[in-house]
Amino acid sequence: MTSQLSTQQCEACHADAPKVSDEELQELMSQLPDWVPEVRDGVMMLERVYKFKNFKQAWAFSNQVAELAEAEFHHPAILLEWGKVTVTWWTHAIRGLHKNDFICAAKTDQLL
Ligand SMILES: C[C@H](O)[C@H](O)[C@H]1CNC2=NC(N)=NC(=O)C2=N1
Repeated sequence: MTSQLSTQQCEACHADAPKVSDEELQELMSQLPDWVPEVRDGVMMLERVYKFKNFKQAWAFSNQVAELAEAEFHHPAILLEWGKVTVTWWTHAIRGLHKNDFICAAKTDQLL
């Protein structure tokens, strides 16, 4: 099912774009078993921690995520640490989760 999400394209999102509903959230999360919803400062986000053997591999992956973000013009938070990359997706314009965030999370998993 994730392949379905990862083959979709992000749409340009604007301030009055719809947040995902609770039902959509449940359905979409079931397609992204390695991701967790987090709420920070009232903003719901999707987050996954990727583990690597060293800093260089983590760094290379974080660069791929950055390329993906530019290609989709939808940008995550990327925390790069030794052997770890934490990727967090949310939509700034609506201070919450949009379908785009799930598409980008699925595309992020495809980078591995
Ligand atoms: C100006 C505004 O930041 C842009 O339209 C895009 C850039 N990338 C973005 N990325 C994310 N995650 N959310 C946005 O609302 C967003 N907006």
